[in-house]
Amino acid sequence: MLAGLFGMFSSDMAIDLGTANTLVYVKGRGIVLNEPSVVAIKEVGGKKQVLAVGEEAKLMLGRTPGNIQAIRPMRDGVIADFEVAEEMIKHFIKKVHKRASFAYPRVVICVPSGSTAVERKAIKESAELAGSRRVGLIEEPMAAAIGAGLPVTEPTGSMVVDIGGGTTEVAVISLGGIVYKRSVRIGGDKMDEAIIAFIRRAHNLLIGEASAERIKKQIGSARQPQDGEGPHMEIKGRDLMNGVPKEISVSRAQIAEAIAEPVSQIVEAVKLALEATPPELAADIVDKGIMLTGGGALLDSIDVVIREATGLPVTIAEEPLSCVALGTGKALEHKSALNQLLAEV
Ligand SMILES: Nc1ncnc2c1ncn2[C@@H]1O[C@H](COP(=O)(O)OP(=O)(O)OP(=O)(O)O)[C@@H](O)[C@H]1O
Repeated sequence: MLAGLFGMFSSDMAIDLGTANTLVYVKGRGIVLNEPSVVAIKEVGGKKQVLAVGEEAKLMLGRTPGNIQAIRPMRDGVIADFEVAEEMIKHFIKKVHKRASFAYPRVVICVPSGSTAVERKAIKESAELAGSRRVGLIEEPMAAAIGAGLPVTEPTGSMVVDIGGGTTEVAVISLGGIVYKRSVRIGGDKMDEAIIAFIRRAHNLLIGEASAERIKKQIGSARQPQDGEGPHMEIKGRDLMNGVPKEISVSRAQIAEAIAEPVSQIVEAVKLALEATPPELAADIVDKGIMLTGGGALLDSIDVVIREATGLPVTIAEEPLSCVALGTGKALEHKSALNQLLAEV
């Protein structure tokens, strides 16, 4: 009863708890928060203290002194550090609800379709401990498809490929249900790791995660440039030979080569999904093509590479980074649709 009373003061919300970014959608208001999934923790006398969360904490990544740690609690699309994840969810819920003491919202959270029952339970418990009244889960590709405006409830097959930081989710959806799904733990993070490894190997230079991500966004590409080496970028790091800071120049051609492996694994996942799609739905996909969502959809030429590998039309969603949050939010607005979707998780 008490929870119900508190519920009157709260607004229901949808959370896209991503490996890279967390987005919060509040019923009737839309997306109200979009911050990196990073928490900075300070150790004081053996006790952990939250120093910063989100944008502020991301700036600290790789730049912290001994007693401070900037942590990404989500790895590969699931919670890697429960305690810190809970703090992060708590912080974001509080930030959204100005009157935190009255906030007992009903929360819907997206989970990767490949997450195990144990991982789903952990996410649910973290949100409950963070102060949610009732927690529902929705599968990420379904949310992404709704957010991208695909006709998920119609008797026609729609294919969505959500390329996130930790996972790539491929799903075929029809009549409000997921007919086929495939989740691989390959995404933007693996590309960043590949860039770090390449620069270390080829230039003896050590760079951090944040620099690798910047390089990927600025000059990364899913295929070799058509005209020579493509654009260049200056990057700074630590020389492994003599330990001093150094600056080098890398080209799009080099970065495309560095991330070729994770890109081909994403393409492979799409091809395997197509092979496993029932014929009637496959026929629908031939007509309508594939919808790309998630931040990875913004990688230069990823649509071209998937189009060439499958021979199908490929569309990039309008707001790839917000699709999952928008879709979860839309489901939250339509309670009957939500109940149907939640029942499947
Ligand atoms: N312009 C860009 N080019 C290439 N990659 C990008 C671009 N913009 C964002 N990304 C990458 O997209 C990823 C984040 O995407 P998104 O926010 O959809 O993932 P997430 O929801 O946090 O992760 P997951 O779905 O795995 O939990 C990061 O790896 C980021 O580097």
